[in-house]
Amino acid sequence: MNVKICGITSFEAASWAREAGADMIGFVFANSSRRIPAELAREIGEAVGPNVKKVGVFVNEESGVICDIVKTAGLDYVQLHGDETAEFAENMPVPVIKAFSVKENIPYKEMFAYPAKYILIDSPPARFRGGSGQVFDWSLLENPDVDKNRLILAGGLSPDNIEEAVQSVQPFAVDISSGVETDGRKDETKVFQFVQRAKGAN
Ligand SMILES: O=C(O)c1ccccc1NCC(=O)[C@H](O)[C@H](O)COP(=O)(O)O
Repeated sequence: MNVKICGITSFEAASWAREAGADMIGFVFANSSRRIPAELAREIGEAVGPNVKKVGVFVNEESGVICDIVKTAGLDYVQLHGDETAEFAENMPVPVIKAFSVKENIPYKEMFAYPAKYILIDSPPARFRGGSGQVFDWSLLENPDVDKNRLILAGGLSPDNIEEAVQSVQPFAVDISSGVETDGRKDETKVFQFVQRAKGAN
């Protein structure tokens, strides 16, 4: 199981993610309490090294701004978490993770036809477009049009529900932010528990 720890804002949180065995870390460049400058993301990314892939999260950002941040921060992927069109995604300088919010009667065929390497399915937005900590009904993903090889499951995951989530959904990767935090900051114990349980579950 691949694991992405999102909303990294500090060197220590990034090193916990790497030591725990996370495959990707996410930096938020959108309206959020977790937003950080591109220069800080670059320094954190360099400290973590090349084995952990760096993802930049954007919401309806201008293409030129994304391209600049990709270069400055040294990103491996962009995660488009807004209403970006397929054409917009096709012009990104690095592979794309496209985030969609879950809802009833989701047009999965259309969603998985989007030109992105991975499709991240998240809870509906709350205060910000992501990172709400709200879990959704995973049975909504029991659909033949869901391509599990490209699916990243997000939304309200935690060390307590990750084994059940992996066993029932069997996605390519899982993504977490709030569920490994205490009082709005990444928590070392929760990061380790989450990654170990995600990777141990089958
Ligand atoms: O995390 C944020 O603050 C955020 C803000 C705006 C857009 C996206 C954001 N996060 C994207 C993520 O990939 C989160 O990990 C994902 O939404 C799940 O969050 P959570 O439910 O807190 O685990």
